[in-house]
Amino acid sequence: MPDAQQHAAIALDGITKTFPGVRALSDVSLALYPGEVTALVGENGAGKSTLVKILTGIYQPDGGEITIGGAPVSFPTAEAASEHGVTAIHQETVLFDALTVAENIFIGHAPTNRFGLIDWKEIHVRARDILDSIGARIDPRHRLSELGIANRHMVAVARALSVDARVVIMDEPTAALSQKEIEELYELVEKLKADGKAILFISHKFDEIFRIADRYTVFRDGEMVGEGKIAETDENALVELMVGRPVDQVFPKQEVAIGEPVLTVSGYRHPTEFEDIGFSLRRGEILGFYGLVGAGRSEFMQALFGITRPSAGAVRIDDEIAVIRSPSEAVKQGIVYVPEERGTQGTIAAMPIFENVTLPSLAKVSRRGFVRMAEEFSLAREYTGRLDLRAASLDQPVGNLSGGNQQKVVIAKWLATQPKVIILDEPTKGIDIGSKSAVHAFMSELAGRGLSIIMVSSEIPEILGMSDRVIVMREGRIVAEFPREHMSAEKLVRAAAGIGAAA
Ligand SMILES: Nc1ncnc2c1ncn2[C@@H]1O[C@H](COP(=O)(O)OP(=O)(O)OP(=O)(O)O)[C@@H](O)[C@H]1O
Repeated sequence: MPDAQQHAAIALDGITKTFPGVRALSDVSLALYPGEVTALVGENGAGKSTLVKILTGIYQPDGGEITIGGAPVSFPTAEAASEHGVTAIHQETVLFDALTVAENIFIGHAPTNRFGLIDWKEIHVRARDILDSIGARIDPRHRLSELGIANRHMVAVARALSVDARVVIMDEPTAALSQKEIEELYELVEKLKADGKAILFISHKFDEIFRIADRYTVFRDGEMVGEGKIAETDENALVELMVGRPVDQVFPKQEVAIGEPVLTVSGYRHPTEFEDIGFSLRRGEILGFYGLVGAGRSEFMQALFGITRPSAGAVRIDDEIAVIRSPSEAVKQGIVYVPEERGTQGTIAAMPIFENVTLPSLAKVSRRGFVRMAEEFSLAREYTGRLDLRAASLDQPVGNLSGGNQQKVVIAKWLATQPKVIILDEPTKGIDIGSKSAVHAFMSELAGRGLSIIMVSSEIPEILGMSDRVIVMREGRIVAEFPREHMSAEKLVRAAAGIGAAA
């Protein structure tokens, strides 16, 4: 055994995992060290989540060894992994409103006294200690229902740490957080490091990897293709390892002739979420919507798509008044919306990729009285291919795809309906850096063919790279608008935060 592995908090050696038709992990090794953050990077489908599931006892490896302090261990169940101090902080940890903070932290593994009864005094003391250790000022005796979102998140973290963790796994922990919460999470990571925990951090965001990781490990197609210290590498080198080739053009926007207005929105208002939204979108245009989390962008898009009802407002499509009272009316008028949360609602997990992609398009053609099966299938093949979908075959159930590849299926499915207007909410969230440029290139090409795109994004480089024009929202209102030639990161940030004079 290499010397370094002796110091590792946990080491995986020669791990292999195969699913029918897919070798998800092939002889991979990885060591995590106390007090250090190791970033695990790789394209969608590279095998990151599979490794996490092996480390947390959800999947069993087909071969290979896991050792702690040099001694072999096995995790036949999730409980076994947590008994060995391996824990994962999930966004979707289930918490119970009616229970107290301390009960939520220790539910399922409460300390007991020598009579086998739950030791309440001990529970409160330990809950207090854990909450203190992560800097959460929450009373363990309060009911969960009394807490706000940020504090609930802290309770979920405390719950993960209550198993006396030696290894903490964070799988894309900042994907759904606001900037302020992200900063708090980074502070928490620093505390965990100082506490000697070994942290495995999975992220598609390179800025955060370079900010908080000490080491990196790169997976490509189920193999470990590189590892080392963050201080001794740079972004280009990591991307090249991940993708297997240099990636230069991250935002390959084409110049597209912009046509006449396709969609004109005026006076859109909602009692609580947004007010007086008005703009028009032209043929071939990519219109960015920038703002902080909570600025009302998604809420407005949901109203425009007929998911919620505005209290006032009018829409014109191709200069005709349009009434949109439901998503199906929106689709009929040629408007589709790809929401940010695509995972659970966007696809039917047990259905093959093919059918998922053609589902809404088939409904459309059969309404017209005929089904152009072959045409729809070739469209599905083209669209999934153009979005860089990684799947063994299009007959595979969507539920077996990696998270990022499921996202691509949802985008392909709505693009394949060939709408006039597509609203993409955070189109590249969860999508790896190499595929990201494929998604962007395809968006740009479709705009060139006359599609009009509204792109809600919180990523400034994506907005700057892809938009012909950007609208900035803050507190439910449009506060600024910039054409491509006048956009800058500073102007966007200032307008979104309400600092200085808005344009
Ligand atoms: N339960 C399963 N059945 C069949 N194949 C699976 C299953 N789980 C994962 N796979 C396959 O294993 C491979 C690795 O997937 P994994 O989810 O580990 O990727 P990932 O690196 O986490 O991707 P992402 O960045 O998109 O989250 C993929 O080809 C995926 O389709």
